[in-house]
Amino acid sequence: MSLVYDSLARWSVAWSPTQVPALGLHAGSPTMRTSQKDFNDAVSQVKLLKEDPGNEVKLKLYALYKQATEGPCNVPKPGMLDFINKTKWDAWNALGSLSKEAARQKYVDLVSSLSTSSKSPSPETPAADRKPPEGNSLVVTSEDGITTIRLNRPTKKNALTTQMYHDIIAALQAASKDESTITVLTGSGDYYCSGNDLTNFTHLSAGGLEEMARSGEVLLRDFVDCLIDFPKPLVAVVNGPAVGISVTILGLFDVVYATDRATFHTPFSHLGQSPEGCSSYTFPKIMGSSKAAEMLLFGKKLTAQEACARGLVTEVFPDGTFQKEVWARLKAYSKLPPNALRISKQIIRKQEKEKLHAVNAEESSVLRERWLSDECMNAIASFLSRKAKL
Ligand SMILES: CCCCC/C=C/CC(=O)SCCNC(=O)CCNC(=O)[C@H](O)C(C)(C)COP(=O)(O)OP(=O)(O)OC[C@H]1O[C@@H](n2cnc3c(N)ncnc32)[C@H](O)[C@@H]1OP(=O)(O)O
Repeated sequence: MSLVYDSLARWSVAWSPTQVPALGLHAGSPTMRTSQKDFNDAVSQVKLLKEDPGNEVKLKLYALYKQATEGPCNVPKPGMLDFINKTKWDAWNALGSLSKEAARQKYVDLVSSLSTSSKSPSPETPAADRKPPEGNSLVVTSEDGITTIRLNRPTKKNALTTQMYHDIIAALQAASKDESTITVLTGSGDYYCSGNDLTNFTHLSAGGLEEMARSGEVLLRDFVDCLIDFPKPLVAVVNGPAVGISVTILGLFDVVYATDRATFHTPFSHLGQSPEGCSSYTFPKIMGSSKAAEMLLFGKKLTAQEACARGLVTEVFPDGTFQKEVWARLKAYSKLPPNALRISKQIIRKQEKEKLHAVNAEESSVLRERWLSDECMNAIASFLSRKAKL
């Protein structure tokens, strides 16, 4: 998985000296004094948790452990690009002058609550209350002349992992050669897509951040090139809110159908990033330069109706009938002569293919620089430590 997640998981092992567990004694008794033994027991108990408690909790545990054992944060703040250590430092530093004893108590209480909540669900737990497995993040089907590429990470709002970019490229390449007439991109669950998975930035190889940014640039460029060159009608079925790159690439689709629940958000400045997906060219062309600037510079979030009025969306449907109406329409269109559709699409795209490729190359290169900036690092660290949401 991602470096931050892995690293945070490693921290929990790294900080846990070997002592004996004896938890539950302090749950609901915050005023009771915590002995060193209780604290040591809680530290050991962390290693026995059956479920990963998630980054936010691991950060809290880390900070409380440091405060309980070393007192207030007393080490220099790591540099901006030392992203993981900076997040840990921030969490510890945020505890200010909390006493060692209070930190021990909070640590014990937190571990106790975790050990209670991580007990296995009873057999009666209804299936609907359980999170669906994160199995196939991309599901590709072909039926009635339509190849559908479905983003399928509903618990992560269909955020795009590095693997998913590769898989979408492969799916598009296959769809360009299959028997289908139309290709559709859509999402599972309540979101269309929450954009780039922000944990992608934490996959560091031996080449470090520079290498991560370089390989990101190449992948982004390949991904968008593939959309520019896609030879058949490409339709976005926007089943819910769309964020970031899932919005910008819409300018490269032939038709965009949206539920009235959808929103369109490109918060690049908030994230210290810059536009991609050829949106620096397609958006001003589609909606005019000042409307495009409002979205791409200031991150104005559009409703589906607004996006339709600006020409980014072809048509908006009531959420209740969205799937039925859209698929009925697409099935009818898929019966049109495939060669005529292909040739017409290509002649329309041909006029500016070269321009789009040049824009894509430049946007990808600019983004590589942005990914290495303090502004971007801070924004991502903030999201990962759950201080920020859109
Ligand atoms: C090859 C590289 C190409 C790179 C191209 C660059 C593209 C630029 C972009 O796409 S910029 C846009 C990036 N996206 C975001 O900034 C969105 C971040 N997410 C949010 O702000 C919110 O999650 C939300 C507004 C989308 C939804 O909020 P809500 O409260 O409804 O839900 P949760 O926040 O609880 O989210 C549920 C779980 O999903 C995880 N998640 C959502 N979006 C992302 C994401 N983009 N990256 C990683 N993870 C995401 C979220 O962390 C929750 O996970 P958890 O249950 O494990 O906590």
